[in-house]
Amino acid sequence: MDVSLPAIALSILLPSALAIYAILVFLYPDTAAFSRRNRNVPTASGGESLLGHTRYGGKVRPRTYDRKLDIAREFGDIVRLTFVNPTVPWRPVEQFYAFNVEDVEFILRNPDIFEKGEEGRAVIGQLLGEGIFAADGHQWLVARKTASNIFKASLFRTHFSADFAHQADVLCSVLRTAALRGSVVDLQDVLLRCTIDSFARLALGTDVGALSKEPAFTNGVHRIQDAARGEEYERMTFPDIPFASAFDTANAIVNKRSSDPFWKWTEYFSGEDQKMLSALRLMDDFAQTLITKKRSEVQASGGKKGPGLEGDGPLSLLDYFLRYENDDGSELTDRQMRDVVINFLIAGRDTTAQTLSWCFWELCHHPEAFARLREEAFRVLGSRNAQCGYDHTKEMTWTTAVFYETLRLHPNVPTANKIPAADARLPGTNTRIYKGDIIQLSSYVMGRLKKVWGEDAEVWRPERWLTPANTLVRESPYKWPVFNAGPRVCLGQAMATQEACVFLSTVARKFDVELWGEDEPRKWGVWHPQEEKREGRYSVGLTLGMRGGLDVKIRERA
Ligand code: HEM
Repeated sequence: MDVSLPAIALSILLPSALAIYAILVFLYPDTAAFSRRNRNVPTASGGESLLGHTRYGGKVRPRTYDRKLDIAREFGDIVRLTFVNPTVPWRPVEQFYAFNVEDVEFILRNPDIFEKGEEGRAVIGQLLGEGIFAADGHQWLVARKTASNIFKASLFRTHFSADFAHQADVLCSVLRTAALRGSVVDLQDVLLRCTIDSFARLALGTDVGALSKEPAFTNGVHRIQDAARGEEYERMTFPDIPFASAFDTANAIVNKRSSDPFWKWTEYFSGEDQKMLSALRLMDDFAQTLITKKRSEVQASGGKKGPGLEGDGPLSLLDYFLRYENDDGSELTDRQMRDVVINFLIAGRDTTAQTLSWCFWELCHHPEAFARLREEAFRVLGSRNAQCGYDHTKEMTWTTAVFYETLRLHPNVPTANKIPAADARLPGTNTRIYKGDIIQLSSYVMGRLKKVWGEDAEVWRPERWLTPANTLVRESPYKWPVFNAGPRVCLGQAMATQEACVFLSTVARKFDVELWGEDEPRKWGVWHPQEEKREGRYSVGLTLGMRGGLDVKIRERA
């Protein structure tokens, strides 16, 4: 009988391939092929055979943090997810969600073992470069030491206080216009503009002009014919800030990468790689303009770094970094300075503004807490127009409790990945971790676990932060890692708390705030006609913003 070679090959190869496939499916029913098989850690539900959780991130994205919470409730302190590795398919990526306080403490106390890692930098490096957020080891230490200079206590009292008070005044002027016109205003947008203006002045010595008291600026009011709502209303709008829009675009793209191991290809085929490049170009140009200006100031003063500033007032972050030299004695390059600018603008802008937005959202849902905050502001500050200084904010324990409680339920950095640089054992769950695994911590999940916070864990209750003597409760930062903890604890924690107290106490004394349009589907990851069944009021990004913003109506108080 004459049997051709391809037919023989087919008759042998096809069954063999099918047999191998069947064995692999049997061995890896819910994990990526070739995952380690005896890790003594439960595997999260939602995994597919041979693919593991590779397609899972995209599916649960609109309620991603709540899905992590479901997983924590179902599987406990530690759970594993596996992903196909696009570059080395026979070595899948294994990720562990770690929710045990003791494990979290061990991880955060040892940033030299639990690094940001090369994999992390591959995802965020295009945006953050070699700046403090992405750096490890010596590079991180240097960035941290230099940056620490602007967070000295003496600056909080004087320089920061004056700037926040000025910015709160600009904020009130804009809110007053909105109140007079009866316009809807996106408070999150306004707060983002406040924090970028303030932080750019304090840290970079420049004015971005994102918000202004000028009448022409606040005249941006548009009548909106809203077919869906069947009504017409006025919305207050503001000029675009190209840097901020570019950052938002880059942030959104970078964040999608964390749930897509094939992001390079996805971006290539969707054209998002080009969108990313043009956003980066715009941000780089913004940073370069600042750097060139600062360098020419230095030159004009005969090479003295921080011209006219030393002795006359505090130095900006850029001045400090211009003074810094690399190990070989060379000055920081423009590229290094660019990374400083971008990293700190990101840290200073989104975090505080978004948390303040969540504070107002919670306060609107809890009028009695809002009234107590207003009462505290009048008691500490005396009058409606008195400026709120640093020492005042230290007396505002209820306002601080509101800020902390809001961060507990809406932590601005909801998850963080760490990559072990060496094998280790997590002490709380006795879990063996291998070099190259990914450990994900989640303040969002920990903040809502009954095991960590008690039966009322999901209830927003600022009282939990106050002692009977009305002082602030000092919680372990490992139970509440919203500002990170250990050697890499947030450098801006005190600054953000001070800024929040100034803005909250100033707005509360002058205005009533009412939520508007909360029932719009675009504001929810999962929308449902019944309010209690809606989920994902947040946007999914590097930081926890409010999806669709925070629309409010303002009424000025007498
Ligand atoms: C509500 C406000 C804020 C929250 C919730 C917050 C939270 C955090 C978190 C969780 C980290 C660790 C991030 C990571 O390693 O992945 C961090 C780091 C950092 N934050 Fe904040 N932050 C806030 C405001 C600020 C502000 C206003 C600044 C001012 C510049 C700032 C500066 C920094 C810096 C420089 C780091 C890096 C520290 C290091 O790696 O050594 N943060 N912050």
